[in-house]
Amino acid sequence: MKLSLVGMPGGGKSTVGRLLARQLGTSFVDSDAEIEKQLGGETIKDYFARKGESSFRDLESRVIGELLKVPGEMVLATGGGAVLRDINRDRLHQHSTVVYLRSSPDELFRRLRHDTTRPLLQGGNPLAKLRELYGQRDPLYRRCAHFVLETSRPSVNGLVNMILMQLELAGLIDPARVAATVGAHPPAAPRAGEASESGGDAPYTPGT
Ligand SMILES: Nc1ncnc2c1ncn2[C@@H]1O[C@H](COP(=O)(O)OP(=O)(O)O)[C@@H](O)[C@H]1O
Ligand SMILES: O=C(O)C1=C[C@@H](OP(=O)(O)O)[C@@H](O)[C@H](O)C1
Ligand SMILES: [Mg+2]
Repeated sequence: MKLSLVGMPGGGKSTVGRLLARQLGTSFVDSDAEIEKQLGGETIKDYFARKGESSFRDLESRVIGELLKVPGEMVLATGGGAVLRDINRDRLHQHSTVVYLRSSPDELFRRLRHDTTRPLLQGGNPLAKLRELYGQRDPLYRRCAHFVLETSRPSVNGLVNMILMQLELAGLIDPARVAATVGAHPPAAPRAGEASESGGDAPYTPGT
């Protein structure tokens, strides 16, 4: 099964996705990290400044399309704006089980107030920007998702367990696999600085 995480910047897609993949013993891929790899190490922030958002969205669509074609299981953390394009929403919904990690703009602001890497939040009023983005995107995340999880209260480990249990209830993963992980001592959650790295504990080979 492929599982994709969508949601606002700061929603926990990269952090929860990495830990979830570790718990399931599957590959973890962060589309932002894959984009940066394909850019030869240039950061998304620098690419945004050099080429603009529309060019980034083209790249993002291509990379997400490629990743969804890679055979086998995978946990895919998308970037917060991946749902803006119809084609991405359609592909994600069709080729993976999509979980929307939903958080309020206030909570996102608390998590990201010191962040310097997210180009859309570097202006004068990041909280107002988060509210604006949330207003535009919340309906799109919902449209794309098979499951919606409220993330403001649970810890990262709690969210991983909630996702595993939802997947089990929906008959999408073997209960034995969940039993082996939920309740077991979880591996340490990645530190904030590790949140957008690619690669996981299982091997991953790019699609093209
Ligand atoms: N459920 C949570 N509770 C508390 N902090 C969280 C939670 N989810 C994510 N974080 C923190 O928020 C920050 C942004 O998380 P990240 O995984 O990079 O989000 P995204 O990839 O969705 O933009 C990180 O510092 C992460 O540790
Ligand atoms: O919200 C957005 O449009 C973006 C979110 C970022 O990913 P995260 O959601 O992981 O922060 C990254 O893709 C890029 O900076 C654009
Ligand atoms: Mg991320």
